[in-house]
Formats: sequence, C-alpha cells, structure tokens
Amino acid sequence: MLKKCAIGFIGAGAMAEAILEGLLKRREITSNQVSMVNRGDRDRMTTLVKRYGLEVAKQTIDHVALADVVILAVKPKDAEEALTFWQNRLRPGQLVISVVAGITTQTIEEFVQNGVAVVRAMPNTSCAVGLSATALCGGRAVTEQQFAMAERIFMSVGSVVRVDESAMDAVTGLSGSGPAYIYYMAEALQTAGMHAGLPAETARQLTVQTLLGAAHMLMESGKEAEQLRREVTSPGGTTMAGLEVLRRFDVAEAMKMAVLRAKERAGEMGKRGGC
Ligand SMILES: NC(=O)C1=CN([C@@H]2O[C@H](COP(=O)(O)OP(=O)(O)OC[C@H]3O[C@@H](n4cnc5c(N)ncnc54)[C@H](OP(=O)(O)O)[C@@H]3O)[C@@H](O)[C@H]2O)C=CC1
Ligand SMILES: O=C(O)[C@@H]1CCC=N1
Repeated sequence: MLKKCAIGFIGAGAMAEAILEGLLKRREITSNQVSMVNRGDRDRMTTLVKRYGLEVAKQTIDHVALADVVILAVKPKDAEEALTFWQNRLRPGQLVISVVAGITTQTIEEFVQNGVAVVRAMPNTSCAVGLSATALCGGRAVTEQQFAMAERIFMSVGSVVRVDESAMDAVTGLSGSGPAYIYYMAEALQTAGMHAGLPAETARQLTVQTLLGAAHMLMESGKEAEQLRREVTSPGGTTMAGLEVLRRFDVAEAMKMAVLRAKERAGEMGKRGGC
C-alpha cells in the first residue's frame, strides 16, 4: 500500500526525520517517494537529502502539494502560518496527517478545503528505530481507507492505538514527551552509577541494558510492572533500600505531575499556538 504512495512532509525537523528514517529503515517506502520542505533552513535540507538519498528535484512545495499523504510536522507556534500557506495547495482526496501537539483536527479542517482528510497523530521520536508508540484519531472527513493508510504508516514505525481526540493531549503528556522522561532518568542513573564509583562508559552500558531489559520484561513476561518490581525487591535487600529513597522523594508523584503538566501544556499550545 505504501509503496505506491507519494509522501510529503511539511517541516523537516526532528519528528519528520524520525518518521522518514523509520519508514526507510523498514523498507516500507523508498527515498524517491519522499518530498519534504521546511521554512528556509537549506543546510538542513541538504543534510537530509544526503543522509536519506532523497531526490533533490522532488524537495519542493509543488511536489509536496502532489503527494498522496502529507505529514504536517511544524511546531505548534508555526502551524497557523503553515496552514495558511498550504490551505489552497492541499487538494480534496489528499490525506493530511498532523503530528503537531495540541492542534485539533477541527482547527486544521477550518484551514483546508472540503474533502481534504485530516488525521491527528501523536508519535514519538522512537519512530526512527521502529519503536514509536503512536496514537491516532480521525477528523470529520476521513474515510476508513484513509485512516487505515495512516495506521499503516505508523505501524511500520512502531505500535498504534486509536483514541478519541479528547485523549490526545494526555497521550502527548505520556508517550509523546515520554522518551524525554526516560532519557532524563537514563542520564540520572548513569550519573548516579558514576557517583557510586563506576567508569562513565561502564555506567552507560549498564544503564542502557537495564532499561532495555526492563522494557522487554514489561513486553514479554506477561507480568505487570508492579509484580516485576516486587520480584527484584528482596525483603531487607538493596532494592528495598533504594526504592525507599525514591519514595521519600516521591518520584511517583513527580512523574504524575510531569505527565499532567505536559498534557496541560499541549492544551495551551493548541489554544494559543504557543511553544
Ligand atoms: N520532537 C518530538 O519528540 C515530537 C514532536 N511532535 C510534534 O512534531 C512537530 C515538529 O516537532 P519537531 O520536529 O521536534 O520540531 P523542529 O523544530 O525540529 O522542526 C520543525 C520544522 O518545521 C519547519 N517549519 C516551520 N514553519 C514552517 C512552514 N511554514 N512551512 C514548512 N516548514 C516549516 C522548520 O523549518 P525551518 O527549520 O526551516 O524553520 C523545521 O524543519 C511539533 O508540532 C511537535 O509538537 C510530536 C511528537 C513528538
Ligand atoms: O515537546 C514537545 O512539545 C513535543 C510534543 C511531544 C514531544 N515533543
């Protein structure tokens, strides 16, 4: 299905690249199917053209306008300007997939012509390695076939859940921003390992493998996180001592507040075009 599809990107930043990289790595598409434009950073486009073997002649507004699927990947603060520019260039029958945090399908539909289908997606940068957690919701004019196309794109770079649009800001707070929370934790663990006397590279290796192993256990063991945690925690042992410190600092509450604040921020960005 994707092999016959011309894919256009409006925006050439971190998220556009992660999606592109994932689709190419998984061989879902080839580089000659891709057109991408940004606002003006030519060096960035040259880098992407070289890195992914994109056809220079296709990286134009006209080619993006002809794409079957157009992925909108600009910052929320730039969405209005981009949509104003693109409103008469996008055509009925095209599918627009927006990954812009906070901006609703209804807002996008107010810009584009009738008949342009809109899907809102909230992936994360793990698209680049085929492991995004993506949530999708459809706008007013999207057909099941078009929605299936969006599902196919994001399933090829990770897992997909379909949600009601009212859940999208919560998704953004959890899994859209989530990789950064995990990287923050990884930085903290690595630094902690160094404080405990390990060389930097050893602390890094042990941190990464511990995160990877724990993620696989969560995926494959069929056990809940709570049970897995209990299995590591011997009564009176080292883990119990460590967890007591995390509880004293109320890390669970901090995590909850982080997700809620990120969700709230998504709502703010949608309303005011902030960020
Ligand atoms: N990064 C992440 O982890 C995630 C991001 N998102 C969402 O993805 C979107 C993009 O984020 P991210 O990739 O990180 O942002 P970046 O800042 O890395 O990239 C934004 C891109 O948009 C381009 N751009 C801005 N205005 C226009 C315009 N009018 N026409 C064409 N291109 C334009 C910029 O071009 P130039 O540099 O030339 O100005 C740049 O290439 C955001 O809305 C974000 O909410 C969603 C999930 C995860
Ligand atoms: O930080 C942001 O606003 C974007 C949205 C989700 C992840 N990054």
